Amino acid sequence: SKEGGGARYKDPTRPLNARIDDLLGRMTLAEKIGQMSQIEREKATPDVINKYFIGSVLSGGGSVPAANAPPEAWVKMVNDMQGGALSTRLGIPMLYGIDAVHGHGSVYKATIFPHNIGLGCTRDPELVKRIGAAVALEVRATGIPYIFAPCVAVCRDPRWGRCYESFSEHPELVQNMTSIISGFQGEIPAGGRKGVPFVASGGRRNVAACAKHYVGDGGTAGGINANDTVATFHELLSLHMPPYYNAVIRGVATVMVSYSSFNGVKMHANHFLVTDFLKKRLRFRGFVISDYQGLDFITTPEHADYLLSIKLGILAGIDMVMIPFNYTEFIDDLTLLVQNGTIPMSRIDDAVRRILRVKFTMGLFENPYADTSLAGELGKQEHRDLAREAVRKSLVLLKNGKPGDKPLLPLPKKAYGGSILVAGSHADDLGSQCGGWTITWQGSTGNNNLTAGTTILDGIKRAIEPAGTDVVYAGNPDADFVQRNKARFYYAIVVVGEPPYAETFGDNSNLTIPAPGPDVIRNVCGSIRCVVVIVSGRQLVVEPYLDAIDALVAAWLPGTEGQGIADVLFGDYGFTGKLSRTWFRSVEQLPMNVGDAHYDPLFPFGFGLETQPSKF
Ligand SMILES: O=[N+]([O-])c1ccc(O[C@@H]2O[C@@H](CO)[C@H](O)[C@H](S[C@@H]3O[C@H](CO)[C@@H](O)[C@H](O)[C@H]3O)[C@@H]2O)cc1
Repeated sequence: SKEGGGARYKDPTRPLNARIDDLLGRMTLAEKIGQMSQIEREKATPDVINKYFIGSVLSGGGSVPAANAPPEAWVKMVNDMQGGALSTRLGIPMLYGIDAVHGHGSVYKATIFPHNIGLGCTRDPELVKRIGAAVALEVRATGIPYIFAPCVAVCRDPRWGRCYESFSEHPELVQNMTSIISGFQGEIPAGGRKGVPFVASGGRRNVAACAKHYVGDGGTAGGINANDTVATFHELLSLHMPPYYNAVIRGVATVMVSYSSFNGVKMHANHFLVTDFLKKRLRFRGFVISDYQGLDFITTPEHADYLLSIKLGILAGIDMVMIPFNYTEFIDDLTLLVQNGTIPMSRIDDAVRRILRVKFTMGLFENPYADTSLAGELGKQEHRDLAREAVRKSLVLLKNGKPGDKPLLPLPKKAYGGSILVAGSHADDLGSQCGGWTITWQGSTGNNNLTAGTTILDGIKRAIEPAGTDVVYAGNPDADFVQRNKARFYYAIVVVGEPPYAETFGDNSNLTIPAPGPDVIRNVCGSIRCVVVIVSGRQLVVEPYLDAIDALVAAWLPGTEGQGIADVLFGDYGFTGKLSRTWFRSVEQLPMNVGDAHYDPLFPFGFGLETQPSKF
């Protein structure tokens, strides 16, 4: 029977804690454990959600209702699942989560913003907050109220495959960029309580956020993904913990635990850091969520002893488990561990209390269903313009003219009867300029129907063809092509870089520019004045080519609004970006970060040449 009826917890005028206490007091163990369970979209039928009292569903990387699904299809999917949750005895709404780590990346035609490494180079917390607000609208356009962002990792080694998800190697810069949380969730009202979960629930134009991955994910040995962060407690607190202070003060609703370990102890089993430090010392009042199969990976091999994994993870202080597939096994095992006294009910109640606090605070009980009223926010031109501004401000100018030469940038839009050459694979590749976590988990190369956006080449053409300049594109010009044609080219723009990747697939110990990039640089820049634009998730080896290059620009992973690069190359805007990371000379130096006793970079943290907008 539906006891929820006129119960106090359903009354939004009652105090938050009274609602939580009333509801918690009515819940069976099965209902409590259901709230702690997050399952994958493909398992989440309304019947499963109803039968197991499932509290949360996620889309893992690339998990979509259909290829190129429009907002309406997402809204329908989420609402159907919600119907399953609301038809349970107590009618507790389920919370749908997704990775929106550089815009609503899984969704076709969403605006894709620069990845965090580029946002760090803008040095503009206000811009990044505006990006958060725009992303929240695009996520809500699809009926989703919760995102697994921002990643507040302090990446200390660019060999890490996730370094592009980190705003910087410098904890203070990452702290400043936590302004994105206030964009996602809304700003805590003046006089409002700091340090407690806050999601502006009024207009339903905000989303609950998730600071990840707690803690030290960016400090693993050799930058190996999900590996061991060996450091003193003082180093952990001074390098990797600071962004969590800011996230908690800004009212972040959730924190996700890292796959990595701290001095050999898996973070997913780390009671001292999750409970004693985050929950007690920092007084974090939202809920702690595991990473995807994070409990399974407590043991080696993973899932070798799931009962042990659950015991260690839940006792460490994890409140919600991103299972995501074997939910019956998880529910049965956790039930057993509570019934045999291994896990006290007080721990379960703490977890559920935190989950309910977030759901009540964000207004999910009052507004459990999505609607399509915000569908027009997805990929809205205003958001694309904001992304284009972010691209402009993220670019870092590392060289501008050879010694004794006048600066090459800004480039003239007129080629005075000649042509300009655009070369390199990454000039005309929307997928590569977006990087990982785009439509699919790993992202993909190419343009074909990936999503809606503007390649760097498109942007260049739009900028200078109206001035009568002829643009020639050659993805991989050989020396013969260049020799035969060099006289006709006034200058060349060479765009090279990395293919898309995510996580372990991006772990890389040599960090060389992938072939045929170096050959394109040598072939073109050896004969024609050139600016090289590097599209990558991190710094790469460039010193061997530097003398041959007239100008060098780091563009990182700019996303769908590639015309932001032409805006600055041709002087509509000046270069203002500053390195968010040290640019090494060789990988033998790594890890090497600003503040290190021995610091011999090719370009130091904070470096970036500037240009003035040109009038013509
Ligand atoms: O411990 N380990 O070595 C390990 C290695 C690979 C794993 O494999 C796993 O399989 C992938 C299958 O899709 C998952 O995406 C996750 S990634 C995960 O997904 C979340 C939800 O999308 C994001 O919010 C997180 O930020 C991200 O870290 C992981 O890589 C799992 C564990």
